[in-house]
Amino acid sequence: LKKRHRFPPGPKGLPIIGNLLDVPEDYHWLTYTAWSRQFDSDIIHLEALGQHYFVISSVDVAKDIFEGRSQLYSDKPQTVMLHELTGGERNFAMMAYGDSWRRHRRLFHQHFRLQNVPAYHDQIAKGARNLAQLLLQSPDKFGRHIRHVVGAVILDTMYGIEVAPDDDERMEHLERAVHIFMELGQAGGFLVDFIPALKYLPTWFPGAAFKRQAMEWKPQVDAMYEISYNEVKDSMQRDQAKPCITSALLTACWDDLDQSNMEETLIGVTGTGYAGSDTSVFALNAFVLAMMLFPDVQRKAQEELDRVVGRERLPNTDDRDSLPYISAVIKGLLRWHPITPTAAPHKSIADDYYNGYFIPAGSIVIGNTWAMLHNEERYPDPEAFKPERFLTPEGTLDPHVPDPAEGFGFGRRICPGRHFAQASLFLNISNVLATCTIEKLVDEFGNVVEPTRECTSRFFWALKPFEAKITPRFEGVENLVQTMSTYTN
Ligand code: HEM
Repeated sequence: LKKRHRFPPGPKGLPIIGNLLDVPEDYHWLTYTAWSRQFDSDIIHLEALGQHYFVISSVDVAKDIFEGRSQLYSDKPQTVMLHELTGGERNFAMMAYGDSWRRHRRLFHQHFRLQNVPAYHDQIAKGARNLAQLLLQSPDKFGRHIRHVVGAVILDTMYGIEVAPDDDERMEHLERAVHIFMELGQAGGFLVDFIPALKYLPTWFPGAAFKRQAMEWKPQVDAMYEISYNEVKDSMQRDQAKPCITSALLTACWDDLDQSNMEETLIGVTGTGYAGSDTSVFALNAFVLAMMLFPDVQRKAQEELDRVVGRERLPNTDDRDSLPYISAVIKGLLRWHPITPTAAPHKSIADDYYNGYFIPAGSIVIGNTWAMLHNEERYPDPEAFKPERFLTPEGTLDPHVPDPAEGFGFGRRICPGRHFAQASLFLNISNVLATCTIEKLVDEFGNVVEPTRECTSRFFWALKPFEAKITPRFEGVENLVQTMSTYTN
């Protein structure tokens, strides 16, 4: 019986609340990594208010658990606030493992699998050129431009909607919904998630502020899911729909729309992809930061672009294989600054034993991506942003250096948008580097403004707004961008 309850090591918690107060609000992945070292274990155990948590800090254990035993570890924790009260149950990234999730994932995968992504290259390339153009026009608004371009590309591919150059109302829906998901991602932020019965409190009740908050949020989340979807559906009824993922899904499923939640599934599939793409916004901001902090990397990437692409045109997807340094910059970025440093927690569905340790059903199992990508043995000098580590001495991509794939999560829940994300990072990063120089800002007194690498969210490593100096890379670049913008890919 004793063996049954042998948990992996971990910090000793207080009675009843357990480790509730031990996990810091910010940068919890660093604390998890420190514990993993302190207890000399790749899997550690925490407990809070009776809930068991397991944090995995090595690729081998993550593979054993999330891939080897994927039938047990592919569920997701459900919270009252997110799933029931705020309309987040449509987000299939947070959906319980089962038939509904499987249906969502299958439909999403049909459109985002590797072989399908080339269908979106033109739209992504158009966006990348637009980004270069906007950066040259008003460089100080780079954060806004990144958000605009990423949002515009996903709206175009997903819903066939072309957004106005000035911020479109739809962009606001996306931004608000993502903000809400981020707030909701602050696990433990709402008492109702620990005491679900509180959801029955009347809205006016003094302790029911969470309910009023949910009432404010739900219509905003619903708008993100429904408005663009309904537009496509309406235009299909008028035979005016543009080709896009939503119209393809609707065409394939039209006759079954009122059966077995099909319409809800389509709204969930399209809206989750729409919201999921926001991670690319965080990654591109981290890219700007990396270029400011590591000017040598930027210079080498630009040398490669000059050598391979020249200054008469802009890079396109066909150049990808001839630009190994740029590919290494992207790998380096996803490793050095993982956007989801603890991926997204999974949940176990049955009792299990791992290496003699007990993992009870219902445990929350967190893959500590940050620890895996900053492991000294896999990546010596892990804090350095060194794309060279992914290259052979001859400058080609080195197949022996592990790809930072853990940045996209684990097992059956691994990010199904990752091929799209990679294509988008390649086109945006190569086009920005081809056209702009990114540096730290120097203020009016000649002082260098050091950027912050601080995080705004608990779940994502999204950066706080920072300033950068972005200038045209060579004379005539504006004209080149202008000409290339009318010609895609
Ligand atoms: C750099 C960009 C991106 C990063 C770092 C990223 C990362 C992740 C991570 C860590 C997960 C959770 C995996 C897990 O639970 O183990 C995830 C899930 C997901 N991502 Fe991404 N993602 C990115 C871009 C995208 C894009 C562009 C899309 C849509 C086009 C997308 C759509 C999704 C969806 C639908 C899920 C839910 C999968 C499921 O639960 O079955 N992601 N992503």
